[in-house]
Amino acid sequence: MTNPEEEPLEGGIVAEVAHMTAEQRAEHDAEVAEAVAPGREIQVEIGETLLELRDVTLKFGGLTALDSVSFGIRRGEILGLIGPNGAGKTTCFNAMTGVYRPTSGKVLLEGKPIGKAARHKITQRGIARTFQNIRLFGEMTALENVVVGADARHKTSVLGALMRLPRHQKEEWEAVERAMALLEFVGIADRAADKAKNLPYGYQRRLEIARALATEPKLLCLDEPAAGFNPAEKEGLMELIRKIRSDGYTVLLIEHDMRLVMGVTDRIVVLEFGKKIADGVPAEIRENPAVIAAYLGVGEDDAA
Ligand SMILES: Nc1ncnc2c1ncn2[C@@H]1O[C@H](COP(=O)(O)OP(=O)(O)OP(=O)(O)O)[C@@H](O)[C@H]1O
Repeated sequence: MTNPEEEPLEGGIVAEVAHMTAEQRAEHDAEVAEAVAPGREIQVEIGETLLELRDVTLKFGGLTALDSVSFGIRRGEILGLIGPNGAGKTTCFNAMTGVYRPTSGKVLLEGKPIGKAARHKITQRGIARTFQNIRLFGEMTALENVVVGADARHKTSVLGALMRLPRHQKEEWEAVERAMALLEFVGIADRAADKAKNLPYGYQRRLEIARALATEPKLLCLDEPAAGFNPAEKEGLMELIRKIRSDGYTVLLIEHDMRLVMGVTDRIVVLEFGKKIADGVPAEIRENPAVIAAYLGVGEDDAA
């Protein structure tokens, strides 16, 4: 990729950090946070409803996967979506992102019906997601994976790209700079030049998150991001999710690990057999008899 201003793209962002004073480091971190969420009001106050499910029912033939489910996600919130296997979490996710059209009911993003849409259209609407099974371009470097993630937002046409118009080159270079900031933000900038397939598993999961953030989503949906993680990696992931929120993003988290869900979310929605059985702050959910019954026989540690 070309740099129109001839600035060196050294691994500098990583090398320099090691020699910084605490004050320089704080300033640098603030710059990285701004690059990750440009122009975004850093907001930890929970705001108005961003996405709403209103009486959503979704049937697969005779099976009702979602049964009149209603809840909202507020701006700036970390919302957990939990429930036993087969409860309808992924289906809910797919209905929210427009992959499935509800049999009845509505999904509203900023008050407007979301409808059914192709994946790239969903990204353009401001919803990004990671997957239970990691989906990266294995032969591309970590940096390239993130640059490709940002492509959904580019304004220049394919023709513009082919003709290497200045506007395209500028966008391309900005995407590389931002991708580098994103890799640092998620803590994997030291492996920016490695092929995704050669990265350790935990790095691949973080790379997926960086790639999703590259689209500057209004809502970031994480589908079991801690799957396969050891306790230390889970701790690190919780820290990252909090950092993402304090950078002004809204997060929806599907996760089986109760300790992680309870430790990081502001609010939790619980599904069982396609129905919402509870909606509240973690302390309420932990004590809720219907939730305890749904997980009966499954201790917090076992649920991981
Ligand atoms: N495309 C589909 N066609 C038919 N049935 C489906 C389809 N997708 C999901 N289901 C069914 O809908 C129900 C809800 O599944 P879903 O995957 O949403 O649950 P889940 O809570 O995400 O489960 P898990 O925790 O195991 O991922 C299940 O009974 C599942 O078999």
